[in-house]
Amino acid sequence: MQHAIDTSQGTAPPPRWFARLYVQVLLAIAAGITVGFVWPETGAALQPLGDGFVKLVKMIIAPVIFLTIVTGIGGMRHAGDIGRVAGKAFAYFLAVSSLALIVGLIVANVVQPGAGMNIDVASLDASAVHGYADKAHDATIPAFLLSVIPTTFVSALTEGSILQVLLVAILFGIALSLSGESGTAIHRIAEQLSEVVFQLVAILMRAAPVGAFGAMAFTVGKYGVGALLGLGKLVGTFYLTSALFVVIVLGLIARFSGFSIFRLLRYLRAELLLVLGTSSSEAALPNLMQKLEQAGCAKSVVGIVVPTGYSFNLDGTNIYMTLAALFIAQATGVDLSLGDQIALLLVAMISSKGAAGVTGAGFITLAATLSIIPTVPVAGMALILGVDRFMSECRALTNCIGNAIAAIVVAKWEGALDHHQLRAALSGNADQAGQHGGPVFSPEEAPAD
Ligand SMILES: O=C(O)C[C@H](O)C(=O)O
Repeated sequence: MQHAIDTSQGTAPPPRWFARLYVQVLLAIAAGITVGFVWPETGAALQPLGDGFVKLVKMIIAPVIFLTIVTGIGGMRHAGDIGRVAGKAFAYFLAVSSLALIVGLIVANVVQPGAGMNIDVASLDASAVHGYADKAHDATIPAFLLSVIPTTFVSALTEGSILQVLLVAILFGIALSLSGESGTAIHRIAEQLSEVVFQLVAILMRAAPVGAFGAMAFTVGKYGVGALLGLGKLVGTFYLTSALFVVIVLGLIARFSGFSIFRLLRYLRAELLLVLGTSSSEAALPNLMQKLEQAGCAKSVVGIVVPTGYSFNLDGTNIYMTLAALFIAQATGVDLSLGDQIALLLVAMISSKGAAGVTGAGFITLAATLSIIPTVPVAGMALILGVDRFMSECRALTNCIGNAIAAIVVAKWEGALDHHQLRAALSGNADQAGQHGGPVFSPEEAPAD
């Protein structure tokens, strides 16, 4: 099935460097930083550009997930296959995202980013973080499970909850595969619709440089790089820990699965720059799903693993949760025993599930976690509010990379990974990759070595 522009004719001349989307996004990020730095007020006023782009992508996420799952499930022999893929995905999510929480905890104990700050909690403006905890998803497991069931079939597609879309898509896909001839006819229509929707994604991505420019100008203009100076140790520790997590933990997982993390990062460079620019991993979700398919992962696996991963496998958010919680404790002079830290870990393991890939989601999830455990003062979050947007970028990047790896690994476990296609895609051989369709954005986006 073709998703985007057909490259099979192969007659188009190679694109000029400035026509490549990742180059445009990179330049837009640099321009945004410059504007935000030199003219902070103008930069802050450019927020609607970034928000508008993220809204454009969010508007298309429900159809992308719905159609990917519905068309993907058609390729599965029976409903048990779905349960098995979901089971493997959850085993992976639990192991890796718990590891991310533990890594954040260990690093915070070793580096002690908040030590010696001696902040009096009473002196902090608690109203600045007031309300964040309430915005989080329901913290109890039954309430959370109930929230996954939409009010109506249609509201799942209109209300923007990824897990609700996933649920109705899986049920609809199963029903379709059991419906004989009419199911086959509708499946064919879904495939055609999917092509159109991905064509729409390609059109929307033309606005990505504008979105990345506006979002970056806003971040630097509103929060100022100066804010980073006081909390540089925390932000630096978070970036370094996340980078090491990606290279070492995810890198080893990739290595054992037979591919190089660096090649994958290169293959996904346009998506990652988009995530960096907008500080939202969801901004790249449709493209990520398509590119994973083009790299040889079965559509059904991508359709199940990536959207669930965006709620249950947020490695960057998890590293941030324990690291930031301990930072606040250290900065406000709260001594956390090993038991307190284990309690924090356990609560975070549950409360981090069902978070989202939108900017600020990690901050909200942390507020919800701290409001459950009495030891670390929620008011202490006022300390990190000013630099949170800078940490949001790193959370989003790590989350996105973590979900890409998860999809490839689960596809491999499932025997649903075309290794030849993966190798071809990661080595930049666009002709051998992409049996599932053309490149994500346009021919120029195919990685070239
Ligand atoms: O986008 C994400 O994945 C996370 C988000 O940016 C956040 O701020 O927590």
